[in-house]
Amino acid sequence: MIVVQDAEVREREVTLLSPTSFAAAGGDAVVVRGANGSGKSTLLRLVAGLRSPSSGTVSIDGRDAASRDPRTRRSVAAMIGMPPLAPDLTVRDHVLLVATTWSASGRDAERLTCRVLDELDLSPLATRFPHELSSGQTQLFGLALVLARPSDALVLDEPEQRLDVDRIGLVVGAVNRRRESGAAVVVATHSDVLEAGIGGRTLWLQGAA
Ligand SMILES: Nc1ncnc2c1ncn2[C@@H]1O[C@H](COP(=O)(O)OP(=O)(O)OP(=O)(O)O)[C@@H](O)[C@H]1O
Repeated sequence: MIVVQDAEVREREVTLLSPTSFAAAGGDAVVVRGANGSGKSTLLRLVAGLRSPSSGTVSIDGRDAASRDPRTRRSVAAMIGMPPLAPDLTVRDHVLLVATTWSASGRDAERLTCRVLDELDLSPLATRFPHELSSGQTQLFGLALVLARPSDALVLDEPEQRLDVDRIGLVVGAVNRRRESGAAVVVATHSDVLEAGIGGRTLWLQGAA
């Protein structure tokens, strides 16, 4: 259960996020929308535990979202920008590395890697190196790294970036499968297609007053 209660973020005199509240239980999806600069990424960074609010609270299953507690860190998977990549590891190597870190066995990790690559139509690119991907393929690769680990809370910042409509459909399918498996999902987007496909509640951010 993600609970955001009156969370506000300020840096010196600047308001990055006006006071915002929402809750999302397992199986829920919250689609965060708003103009450029309205605070969507800032809100997602709070939920992902990458920073703490200046005031208000953000919790996951009753624990501070920014807690270093391994139970909290295990429960949140977030794609907010691209993670650093190793130039000499293939797409499959990267996904398997993440899956192996979190899986109970090597066989489970192999199975999960195949499933994630298949669901994002990345299997034909599995032996490519990161620099051999197009920008849209790189975006899907970033998503694969997040889907190859467990998550009670799945946090995605504009996962539709650089994707064609068919690939946005793949993202919708992958997100909804995690939701059906019981994850709470928070997605920031500028895409009507993604919003309609996920079909959760929409939270509109108005930006600083
Ligand atoms: N480190 C910072 N210091 C001061 N202001 C910042 C900082 N980081 C972001 N901001 C400001 O905070 C506001 C919210 O930024 P944020 O990235 O959360 O918006 P967003 O809704 O995700 O925008 P976009 O749709 O363009 O991705 C913006 O006005 C931005 O300029």
